[in-house]
Amino acid sequence: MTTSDVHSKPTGAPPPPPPAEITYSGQYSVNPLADVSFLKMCAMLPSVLARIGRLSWQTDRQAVRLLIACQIVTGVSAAVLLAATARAMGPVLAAGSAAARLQGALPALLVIALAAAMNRLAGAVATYAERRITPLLTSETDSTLVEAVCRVEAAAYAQDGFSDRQEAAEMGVVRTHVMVTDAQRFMSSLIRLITAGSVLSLLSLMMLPLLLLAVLPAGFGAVLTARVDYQIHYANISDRNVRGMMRWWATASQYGDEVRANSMTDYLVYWYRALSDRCDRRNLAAAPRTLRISLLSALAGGGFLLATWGALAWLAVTGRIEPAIAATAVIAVQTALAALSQVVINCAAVFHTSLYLNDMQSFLDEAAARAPRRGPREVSGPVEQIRLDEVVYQYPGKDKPAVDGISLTLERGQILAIVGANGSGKSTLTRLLTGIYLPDKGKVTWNGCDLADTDPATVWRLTGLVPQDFARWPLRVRENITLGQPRTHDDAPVWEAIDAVGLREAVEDLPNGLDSLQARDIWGGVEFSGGQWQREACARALYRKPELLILDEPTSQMDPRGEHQVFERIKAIATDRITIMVTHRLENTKIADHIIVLEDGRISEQGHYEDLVHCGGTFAELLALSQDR
Ligand SMILES: Nc1ncnc2c1ncn2[C@@H]1O[C@H](COP(=O)(O)OP(=O)(O)OP(=O)(O)O)[C@@H](O)[C@H]1O
Repeated sequence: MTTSDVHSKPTGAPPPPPPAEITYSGQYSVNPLADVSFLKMCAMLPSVLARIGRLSWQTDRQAVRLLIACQIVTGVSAAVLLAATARAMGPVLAAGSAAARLQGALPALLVIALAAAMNRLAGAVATYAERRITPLLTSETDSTLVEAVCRVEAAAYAQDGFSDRQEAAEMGVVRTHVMVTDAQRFMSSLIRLITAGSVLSLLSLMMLPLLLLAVLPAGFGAVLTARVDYQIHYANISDRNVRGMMRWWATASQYGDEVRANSMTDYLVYWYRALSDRCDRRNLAAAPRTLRISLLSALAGGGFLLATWGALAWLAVTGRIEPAIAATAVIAVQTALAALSQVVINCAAVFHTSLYLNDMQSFLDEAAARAPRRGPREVSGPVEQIRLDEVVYQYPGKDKPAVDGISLTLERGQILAIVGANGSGKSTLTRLLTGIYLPDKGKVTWNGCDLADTDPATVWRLTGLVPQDFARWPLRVRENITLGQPRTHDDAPVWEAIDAVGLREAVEDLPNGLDSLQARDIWGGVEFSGGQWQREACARALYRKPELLILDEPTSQMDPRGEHQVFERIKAIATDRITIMVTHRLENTKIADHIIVLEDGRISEQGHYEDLVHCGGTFAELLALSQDR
């Protein structure tokens, strides 16, 4: 992936730099449709319809049966309607009084009315069946996508294009809202078309090919237009993805203070508009192409349509068909034309949907391929030892490893502190220790089990992590503490964790105590301060009573009282677990049994606090700097 800035010419004050344009190399740089022919695109339709049918069947079999029954009724009633029309035309066009002619046509007219009523009824029931399928199908597809993303190896997030593929897949979810309707409409118009076409070919064989020729150009045009739309959609994926992220950051209330007090609003709005403009420009650039396609297809279709009507008139005028048959043929042509244009419109819609469904499916396949497959071994407590042997990890696209050949042994009861400059690899090391990432070289073992061969769920069941950027879950206080390990029937352990971080008073002050919803943007929601949120994140990790407790800058937002309390607690419970603390506040490492100092992904110094303070190395230097005020 590459990014480039496009600068406009300066006029007076320098203009703000526009957002970087993202272009991909490799597999994602190629639009999957670029080399697909029109015929191949049409040939994709049956498999798409089959896929929609399969998904619908899995969702609600009864509704699918109902839909099929409605299609059959639609077809039969359309055939009956046309046949009865032909029968009614004889008496209607015969000589005699209007009353007599009407009386002669009455039985056929009653059949027409009945067939029309059945047709409407089938339409209404089909809509009901669709409405039973679509919400469930959409929710299921949406949940499948969310689950797939939640379950991939964390390393996948760092892969170029992964998040854009996810954005493209989201469109597949959006299209599931309409895909059953489109497919249903396509099938019923196809059935109407086949019926009207069959009746017409019975009346005059010559009419059918002409009719087909009249509508085929429109079909051709609709599919080509869908292809152009998809090309634009494909070109806009990255910009839309970034714009979607920026929209959230710019409008989320928790960043509102920063946005306002740092006068970021103008630039953010400019930035957002610049991305929208870029998407719009691509859309506008495609407009002449779609106009050309529409005009040419309308011209060709119109020519053939004129020929159809001309042929019908010629047949009637030259007496080759009777007036009653000619009148029925007019109705059959009208019916077939209406059905054909519906077939074309819905065929293009189904085709369009298939493109997005393909994106979704390929993302789901990719996510499934990236789901952890590490082997069947299981780790269980107590965890006596965690070892790293010559562990190396390099992020995709980086030219040097973030962790570079680290070996370490941690024993139960030990507190390890990891320190080092920004970017020295501390957080990456904790990800390797917990098996969130697997090393490129070397191995990490828990009680002798190599994490590369171990079911990660069994490892994470024994882990408690307070990350640097912890989430502020919009849940109740109770769930915010028990999330990941819910024990909802007994609040005593929840209060124990709350007490451990000194948060009881704050929780008791909330209008509904543990039941208070921590989502300030939702009506009735409450909000903690930054430090209180951090105490809660620590309480969440302590509540798990983990075998491995990792705290990455756990007290950075806490007041001294809170910080002291948390460290006292960590010391008090340390004997039953392995504890790792990542921190820039070097004074806090006094509680550690062992400290490692990282530089460029390697251990540059290690030992106890007193040893490192006096050995004149990086630790001593950093400590001196932190005290130099
Ligand atoms: N998701 C990621 N994708 C690509 N590179 C990453 C990613 N996360 C970290 N890095 C890179 O890996 C290196 C180590 O980062 P890491 O977050 O482990 O450092 P750290 O010591 O925890 O830093 P800090 O003290 O700032 O938290 C850095 O060069 C960083 O740019």
